[in-house]
Amino acid sequence: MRKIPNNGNLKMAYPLGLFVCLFIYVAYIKWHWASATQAFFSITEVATGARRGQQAHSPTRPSGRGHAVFYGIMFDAGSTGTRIHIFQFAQQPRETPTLTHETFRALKPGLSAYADDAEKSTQGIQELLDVAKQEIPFDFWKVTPLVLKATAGLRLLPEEKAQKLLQKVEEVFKASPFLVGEDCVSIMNGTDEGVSAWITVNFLTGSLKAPGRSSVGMLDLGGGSTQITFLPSTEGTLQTSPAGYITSLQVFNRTYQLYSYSYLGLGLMSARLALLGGVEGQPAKDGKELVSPCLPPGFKGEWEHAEVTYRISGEKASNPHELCAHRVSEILRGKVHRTEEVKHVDFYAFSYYYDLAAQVGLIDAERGGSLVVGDFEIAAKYVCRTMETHTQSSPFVCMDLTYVSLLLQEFGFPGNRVLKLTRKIDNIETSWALGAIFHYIDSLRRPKGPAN
Ligand SMILES: O=c1[nH]cnc2c1ncn2[C@@H]1O[C@H](COP(=O)(O)OP(=O)(O)O)[C@@H](O)[C@H]1O
Ligand SMILES: [Ca+2]
Repeated sequence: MRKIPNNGNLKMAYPLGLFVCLFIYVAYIKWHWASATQAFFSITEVATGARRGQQAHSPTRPSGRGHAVFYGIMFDAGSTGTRIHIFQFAQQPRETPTLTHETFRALKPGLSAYADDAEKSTQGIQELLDVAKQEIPFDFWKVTPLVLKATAGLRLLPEEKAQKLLQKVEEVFKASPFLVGEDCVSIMNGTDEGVSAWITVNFLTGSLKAPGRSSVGMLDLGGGSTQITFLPSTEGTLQTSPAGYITSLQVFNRTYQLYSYSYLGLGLMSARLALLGGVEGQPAKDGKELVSPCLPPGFKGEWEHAEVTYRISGEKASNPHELCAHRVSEILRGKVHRTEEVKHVDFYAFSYYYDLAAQVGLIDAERGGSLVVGDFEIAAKYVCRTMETHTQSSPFVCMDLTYVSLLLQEFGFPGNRVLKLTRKIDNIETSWALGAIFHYIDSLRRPKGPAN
């Protein structure tokens, strides 16, 4: 006959049960931690001071086929949109992981558009999180790190507004079933953004794993900021670059001294605003119309940027490209550091470089392609000359092409330098998100310590 415990026994059974559950949970976490201390992406950004101190959880799970499978979720809170990257990795014992799959979704506008109504920002985040729940098997949820990093849009906001938005996202993350650390939501610094994108392209092109293979440089043109990152091979570049341009990075047990810089305010949308004579986050004085020779003459319209709507119009000029180029030069004057070495490095370019080249047919919109830097100038001259008669899908093409062409010249690229424009390599988005999740998972696997 089954013994029915009396009330006194029940009182003892509950704390005991709780203790056993706690013990199993701690043992489970420890087991994950042990399996994760094998070689991984040993990335240590020395100069940029990566944050440490998260809980030492490991997100790996044996698959039953000899390799461990794990996932990572990275949100990219960009100035023009929020994107989720859901990465699936496989790892053989004592080997470096391979990326087996990525799910990518994006929505607009960016988080910064909710600066005055932070409550509203969470709906989109929740929708993207639902995608993660559909993609990641249920039993992986609590060991899958969930991270959001914001870029230029939030960097350009007043601190208080940016923090409020981040706090809202953090609340949503903490209520989710995924693994969230204290630093799960943050504004990424510009150098981390450039370096992470460099890791992504060089991981996807194979140069990080094959030490003899030469690396490629990375150009990213966002809405609010733009990044340039490459591995210099001459001492001269390392020695003549200003403070803040050289970052030491350790990845796959190799140390790289990278040239990397992020120019806040030189993203394409911020540049448009500057060229129109507007000020970030502020409506035009007395609703004044902003006029530019970079817009088609006779054009009148409205343009929304950072939640402000501006009245804009074109201006007649005998040589619109020349005048527009002059305005762009004024915006860029003294802002961009030039290195000789970019002339000899192979670069991948993405984001608005890609979108713009695809828009005017310099590359295939789906597959991407290569072009020479001078193609942007040729296209700019043609588009600016014909913008009055040419039916344009966007009034900004002359302005954008002129800006991109001069920005690349300011970086030091000669007209005949080839750029590879790509949105994906091996079906993975070429964005900083992959490099950043490597870095984050790596930080989870390092023991806490003041030196870290
Ligand atoms: O993962 C991605 N896949 C495809 N395009 C992306 C991705 N991340 C950013 N972009 C592109 O970035 C540009 C917008 O930049 P973003 O909104 O990220 O500004 P920011 O980097 O200055 O904050 C657009 O051209 C958008 O298509
Ligand atoms: Ca971006």
